[in-house]
Amino acid sequence: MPKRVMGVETEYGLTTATVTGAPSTLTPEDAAQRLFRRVIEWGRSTNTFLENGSRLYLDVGAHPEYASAECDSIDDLVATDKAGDRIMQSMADDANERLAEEGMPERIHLIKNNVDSAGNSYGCHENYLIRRRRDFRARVDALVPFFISRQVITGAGHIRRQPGMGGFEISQRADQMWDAVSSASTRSRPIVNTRDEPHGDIEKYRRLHVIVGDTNMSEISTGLKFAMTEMMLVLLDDGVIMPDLSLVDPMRAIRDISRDLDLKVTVEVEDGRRLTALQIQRIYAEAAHRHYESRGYLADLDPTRRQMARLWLEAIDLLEQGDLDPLRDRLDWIAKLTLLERYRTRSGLGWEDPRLSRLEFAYHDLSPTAGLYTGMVKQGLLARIVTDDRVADAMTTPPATTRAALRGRFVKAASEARRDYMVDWMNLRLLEADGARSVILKDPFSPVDKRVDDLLEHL
Ligand SMILES: Nc1ncnc2c1ncn2[C@@H]1O[C@H](COP(=O)(O)OP(=O)(O)OP(=O)(O)O)[C@@H](O)[C@H]1O
Ligand SMILES: [Mg+2]
Repeated sequence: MPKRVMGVETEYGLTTATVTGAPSTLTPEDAAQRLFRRVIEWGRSTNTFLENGSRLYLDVGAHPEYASAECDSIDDLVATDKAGDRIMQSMADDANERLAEEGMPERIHLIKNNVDSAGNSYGCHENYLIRRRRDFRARVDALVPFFISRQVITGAGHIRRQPGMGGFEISQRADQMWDAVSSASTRSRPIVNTRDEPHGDIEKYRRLHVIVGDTNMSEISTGLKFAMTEMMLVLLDDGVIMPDLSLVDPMRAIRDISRDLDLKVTVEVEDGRRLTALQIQRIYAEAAHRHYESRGYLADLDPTRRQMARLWLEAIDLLEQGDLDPLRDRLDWIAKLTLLERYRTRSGLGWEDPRLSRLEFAYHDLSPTAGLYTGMVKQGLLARIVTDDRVADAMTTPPATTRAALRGRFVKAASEARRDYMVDWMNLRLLEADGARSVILKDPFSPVDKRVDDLLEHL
């Protein structure tokens, strides 16, 4: 099966709480500056590439972002994503030590989710390299029903707090999406952003920038999200005719599906049918499996991709039977629903109770002491794809099989040599008194390059 480059961008929520219980006086901007203190010292900016090949970034708002290095396997992707959490948390630990030293009662918490307590939303974007084709737009449009319905498997779960309409729903992002496909990501919050910026050879490639996904905590949910989507993109790259399931009203469908925990609600297809999200997923999953079978790709898959391909079908079967229990150690929304439902029935609280919201945020809190997801992993309540050692390694080591390996080597060597340099996804630039030496890395698949070896000789 052809290789594919993928990356995940995560924006984190930043909150502060005091150890005394008094209201916090630290503004979000203050907290963000404190969080990035070491990064600014190291990279002289809040926008920097790390030796693991990934990008750390603080935009004008106060949502720090980590954009993973290019990965060509689900294992690398999950390890690099989790490494990002640990890098961010180590920055928070450092900031919190300082706050304690200064005698301030505030502590910074990083929340890896999509909606803060004031209702502001932030994203988790998936990036997939695909082949450039003239019918790109039409073929991406054909994937919209897949993206609308995949939440029943990959959603992170969410408490909706609208007055009179409160309750648990499947996706955090469903209420934030306005247009099905668009070329501007912040204005219209589309499902897929079609801005043409491939970070690679523009003649050959495009980068599909998926906006609609929830931020996942569960490694299996993350793995499934990327593996399922990759299977659909193989159909797209191979020019397979996609099932036509165009929805009459995609934005209504995404909300209706998110709100129906019984997974029975149907959405209207343009040909007049009404289908459930699971029926839509089954049509896509079976089409993908058939294509993989016919091309011999299934036999080719690495163990994690194979496991995810199987789990896609298995999850559809279980969910259709209403049998959520076997999935509660794997899928975020079910793990979270189980946790919250248990607490809710024990304490007799309604979904709008702020105690349940606090519990929901705690699931996404990266702190090793306050974080519920982290605690559940420690207790063996959530299945994993990678080990702690692999994640620790990914904090400083880039994926070995993509362009990220070259970037990581360069960043490490140049910063150790205390040289001035500039880096982005495609460029490595060593700044010298008489100008700059640059290498453009057009091939995202290639971890070796003689020009980079030469550049490193100059350090
Ligand atoms: N050729 C490529 N194909 C697919 N993904 C890529 C490619 N090159 C880089 N990526 C991934 O794309 C993501 C880019 O992240 P970045 O935050 O810089 O996104 P952006 O869309 O360019 O910018 P911004 O967030 O500033 O709008 C990273 O996760 C990276 O690994
Ligand atoms: Mg980004």
